[in-house]
Amino acid sequence: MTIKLYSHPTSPAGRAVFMLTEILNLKYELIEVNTLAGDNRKPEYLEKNPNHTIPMIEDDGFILIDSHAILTYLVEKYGAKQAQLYPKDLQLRSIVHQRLFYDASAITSILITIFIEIARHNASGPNEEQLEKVNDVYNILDKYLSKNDYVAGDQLTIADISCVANISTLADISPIDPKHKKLTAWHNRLQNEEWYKKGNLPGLTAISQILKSLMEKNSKA
Ligand SMILES: N[C@@H](CCC(=O)N[C@@H](CS)C(=O)NCC(=O)O)C(=O)O
Repeated sequence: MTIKLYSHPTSPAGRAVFMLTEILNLKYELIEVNTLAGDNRKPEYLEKNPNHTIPMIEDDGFILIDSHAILTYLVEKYGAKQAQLYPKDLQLRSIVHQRLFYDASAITSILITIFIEIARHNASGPNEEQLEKVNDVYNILDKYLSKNDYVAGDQLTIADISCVANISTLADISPIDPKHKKLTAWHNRLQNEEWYKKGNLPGLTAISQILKSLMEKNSKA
């Protein structure tokens, strides 16, 4: 049975799942959920997902929400040939978890805060405090990358896929300072991957345009 993916190209969390499906060459049926139009608050959606978030998958009746949980599930179930994306070794896997939880908490939180301020509260861009938090995220990722080419070790894992979906969106609002050399190199490297170009770039371009025009409008108000 084909997996149903409830998502939207502009969602960073959704784009992480799109990128993974590109790497795994996984077929799915996309059901577009437009959160700005309130599709995620409809009773039939809330019945499946009380968190009212995208992405969500439905795999032969099994429902799973949260991009981080979905990434681990999809690699475990469909990624036998790309098992290094979610290492079996306990310590390597634990580092992947730590990076995923950092992404799910700190990185997601600052991105959502900035987005809500711009989209709903007429901010013309991130304020000083928010920029400091973004800079802290960039510093921390730069440290994670100081010894290895990828955020959780010397190979690409789902932690990179998850982080780059958020970081590419943040970098558009608050560019990565070249002083973050390792982070800049990692970001540039991933941007050249086919799975990034297909899974992340179209939605990233769309949300960037939306954010830029909102920031422009808000700065004139
Ligand atoms: N931790 C969640 C975050 C998902 C999330 O916040 N998605 C946003 C779109 S990027 C959303 O659905 N927002 C609508 C809402 O929360 O009502 C994940 O990784 O899936």
